[in-house]
Amino acid sequence: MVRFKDLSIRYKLTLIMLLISSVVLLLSSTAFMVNELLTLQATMDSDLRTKTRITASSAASALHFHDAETATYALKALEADHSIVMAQIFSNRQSEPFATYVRKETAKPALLGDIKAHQFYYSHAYLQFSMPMQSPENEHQGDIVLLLDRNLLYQRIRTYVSIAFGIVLVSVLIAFLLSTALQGVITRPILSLVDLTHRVSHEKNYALRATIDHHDEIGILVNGFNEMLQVVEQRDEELEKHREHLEQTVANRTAELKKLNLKLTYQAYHDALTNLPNRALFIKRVEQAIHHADENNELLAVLFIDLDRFKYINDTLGHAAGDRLLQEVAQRLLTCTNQPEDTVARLGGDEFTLLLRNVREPANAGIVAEHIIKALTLPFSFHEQELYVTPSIGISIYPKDGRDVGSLMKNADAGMYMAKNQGRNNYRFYTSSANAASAARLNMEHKLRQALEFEQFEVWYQPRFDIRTGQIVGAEALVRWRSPDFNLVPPAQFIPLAEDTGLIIPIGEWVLRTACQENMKWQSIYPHSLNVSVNLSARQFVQEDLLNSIEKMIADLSMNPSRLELELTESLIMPNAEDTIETLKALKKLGMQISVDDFGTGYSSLSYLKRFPIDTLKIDQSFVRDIPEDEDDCALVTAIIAMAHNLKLAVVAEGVETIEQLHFLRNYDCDYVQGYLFGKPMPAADFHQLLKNPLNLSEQFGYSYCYPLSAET
Ligand SMILES: Nc1nc2c(ncn2[C@@H]2O[C@H](COP(=O)(O)O[C@H]3[C@@H](O)[C@H](n4cnc5c(=O)[nH]c(N)nc54)O[C@@H]3COP(=O)(O)O)[C@@H](O)[C@H]2O)c(=O)[nH]1
Repeated sequence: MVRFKDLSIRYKLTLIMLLISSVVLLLSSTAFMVNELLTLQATMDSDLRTKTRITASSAASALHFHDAETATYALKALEADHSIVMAQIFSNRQSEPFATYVRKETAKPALLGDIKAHQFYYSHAYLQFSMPMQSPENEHQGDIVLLLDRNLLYQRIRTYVSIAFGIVLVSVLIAFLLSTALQGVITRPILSLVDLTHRVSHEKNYALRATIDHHDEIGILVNGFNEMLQVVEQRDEELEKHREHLEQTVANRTAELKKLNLKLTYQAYHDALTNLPNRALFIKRVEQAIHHADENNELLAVLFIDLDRFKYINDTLGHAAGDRLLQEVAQRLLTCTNQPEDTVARLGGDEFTLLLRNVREPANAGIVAEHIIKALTLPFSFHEQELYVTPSIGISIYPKDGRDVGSLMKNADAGMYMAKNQGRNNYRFYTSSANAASAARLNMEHKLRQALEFEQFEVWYQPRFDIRTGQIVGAEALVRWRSPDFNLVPPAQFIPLAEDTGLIIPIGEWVLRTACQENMKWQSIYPHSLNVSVNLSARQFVQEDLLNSIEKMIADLSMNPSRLELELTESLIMPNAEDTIETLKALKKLGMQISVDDFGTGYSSLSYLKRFPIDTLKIDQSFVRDIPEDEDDCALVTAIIAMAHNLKLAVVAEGVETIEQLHFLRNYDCDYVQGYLFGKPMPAADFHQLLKNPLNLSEQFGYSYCYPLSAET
């Protein structure tokens, strides 16, 4: 069953109007009828009273004279009035009615109640009224009663009801027709609004508007609807703009993400410093190459390149120089392969790799290695300085030296260590012994760490003499490793590895402290001042807390700092001269001596030499070795001595092995000598003995002023 609230507005309006009109008409008709009936009843009452009075008056004399016939006749006059059903006159003198009139064809009805003056009685069918009848003398002589038929009233009611019903019907009909015709005025704009709503929601066209031809509530509604559409349209436009903006942003972000992704992928597979493929990409390329080589029966070569002394350059010149050098090396390596399918990669640090595809014979890989060595031979320039770096290259061949990336790289690495062990700046093909060499290096590193832990290092001392007085003036401290496995290991065999691994820092510190402690013992044995000179490696020299640790050590030992001489090689101090000057000044400030070791082997700038706060130049033994035979060496040695003296520097000649060398150096005014001629590096105990029993050099070398030295001299 359809509920009222579910009906359309049209039907609701029609029903409401019908209901209202019906209710109104019914109420008004009912009110009207009630009013009419009450009026009619009052009229009937009044009419009956009038008729009763008139009849009573016309029959009064008949009653007075007791003339029943006349009285009856008087009553009969009521015949003309069809509403009077019965009329009776009662005389005081008798109980029976004095005269009676009953309408024809009507059964005589019974009276409705006792006869009481001016009293109305009502029954469904009749209305009774009675009044007293007076004699001419105004004496009560009897009563008259009239009975009125109320049918007339009912007829009227029926007529009214019929009319009212008819009016209601007609009215409802008219109301229905009118409401049907007029409800369109209300529903049409609403329906068109509904229609518009559907269009808007289907077409999503918020520019549509409802036409307004009403100024009533519907007009307000339409207006409100249009305003709402306008707001929605504006929102929609804003949303559209926002959406477009968002789409643009998303498109931009997506493009950025793609770029970033490409960049990240690139970064994941490339070395940031050199832009060369990194280890991950190199491994991939080798894997692909192996796959291809398998299918096409080809040879591959993997070259493992390590730069000799790179760490040293990095430490002395700083990371900027190191980075620049690596970039330049990368560029030069790229020129060494002319096949586009070959790969040059940087694994990290100073390690580079090369993948050569479709190698016809292993020797071709050797040719590429030679190109690399040649390409790196030319100096690298950094801030107007020329830097030299050499490579050690190991080569492994697929499939001979390994069938997977790991083996090929490991074996090329082993070949590289072989190249390093065999003098650097060369290349070696992998052989089974290369693995042993690589393992040996690892083993050596392990043992070196143990040596530090178990204090297997010793400091040996090589005496230094004043060439004029023949007096011993000090000693150079030289480290030795007394290994339980390798016996006494000379520094040349472990210092390079210690430098590569950074172990040189703790080893160097230990040597420095031990040498200083030893120097303090010498003072109690030997009456003259003795210096101890200690070699400082590049990595020690660039340590941030170098100054602090030396200062602390001197303070701890309460040592006279002027007894300590630090030996720095020419190639250590020159490349980064400005920074070096500052560090040297600070060291000088602490009170120690500074000497330049291996002088003549590096690339000294004389202007810097002048500015360095140094005390001594040590002529490298390579120049001393061939004097006085080699004229060039003689010229160099004499020039160095002259220059040093001009710069107010002392000169030490090292590696003096012959009396001729000694004579030459003495003739050219060299200040100090050191070499096997006077004494090889020796353990501390032996050096103590030497200090206690100095050699008689006057006998040995013909110098009257030399040994033996006495406390007095
Ligand atoms: N950073 C550190 N370096 C050190 C330390 N101890 C040594 N070294 C360096 O190791 C290099 C080799 O030293 P060593 O094997 O001790 O050789 C020294 C001398 O034995 C040798 N020498 C001395 N006189 C002669 C000689 O007449 N003939 C000859 N053939 N060799 C001789 O020369 C080496 C000393 O050289 P130098 O240091 O340049 O004075 C060596 O380079 C040491 O620097 C250390 O504790 N720390």
